[in-house]
Amino acid sequence: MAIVLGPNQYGKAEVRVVAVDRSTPRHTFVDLNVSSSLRGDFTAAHTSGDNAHVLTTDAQKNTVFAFARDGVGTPEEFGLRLARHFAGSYDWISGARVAVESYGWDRITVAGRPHDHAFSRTGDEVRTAVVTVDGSGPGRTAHVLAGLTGLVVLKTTGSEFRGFPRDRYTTLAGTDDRVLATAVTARWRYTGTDADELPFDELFTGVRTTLLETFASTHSLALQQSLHAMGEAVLERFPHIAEIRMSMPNKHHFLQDLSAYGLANTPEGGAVVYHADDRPYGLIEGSVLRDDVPSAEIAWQGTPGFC
Ligand SMILES: O=c1[nH]c(=O)c2[nH]c(=O)[nH]c2[nH]1
Repeated sequence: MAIVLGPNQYGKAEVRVVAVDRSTPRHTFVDLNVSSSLRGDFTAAHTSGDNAHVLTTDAQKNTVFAFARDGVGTPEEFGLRLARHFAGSYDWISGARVAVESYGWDRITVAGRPHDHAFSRTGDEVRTAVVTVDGSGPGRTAHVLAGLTGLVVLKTTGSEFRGFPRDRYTTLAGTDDRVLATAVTARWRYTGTDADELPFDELFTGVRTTLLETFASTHSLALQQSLHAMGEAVLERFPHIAEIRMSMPNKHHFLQDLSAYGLANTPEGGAVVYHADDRPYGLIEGSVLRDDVPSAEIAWQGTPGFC
């Protein structure tokens, strides 16, 4: 029996880079959180402290800032540039994973006009991109996962949940009309990496819109059904997407019992009052995929959780 080093990777996590285009008085900027991980032969560093193969995490951080100087472009393209640079930059670096979070900002409106250089954060929603490059020679592969987290949605009707089995612990009443709310995390894998074929910004907006429209227009019999419908609509509309994975917490809204104060809690004669529970929450997770596209597990390696 021998004890050996298993899979490993290392890099700089959460490099916060803000790149401002000041070339005209109307500034634009990107606000990113970039994490790099290198894969390859780093055995000696682990087993004997020999750092001859260790491209420092400090240099990885500096590379992110240096590349931002040339303009960032889309998160997907920025990730591709960085991951391609790192993978094969030394013989022993066989692959790289670059994860990019992109934070949105809106212009502040002053006297009815969007301001040139003052902004407000758009909220908790974050656009994500994860690029994985594997290999350095002609057999090199690259994968792009685009996505979003924190897309909080709610519908006040058009949602039912009933017909479930009842064991001795089942107390939930079935309902044909409830509030349905969730915070969508979604990641989708493109079939290619070519920015000319894949206008990443346009595709991101299109997928986001599709998720929203489908959530809104699906008469939901379960959050599971909404998740599936949302994924299916994305794959139907976007042929360059091979698969989509989603994680959707069920942000429960329970009807508040007002009877102790002698009040009814029905739509007649007043507002219907719910209490919004933040925990525990149901966690509904699933993927929707094309059955004729080969899977690419390496694209998901290092991406924690279900998606
Ligand atoms: O849409 C739902 N799916 C469930 O699996 C579930 N379980 C539960 O208690 N409420 C709900 N709602």
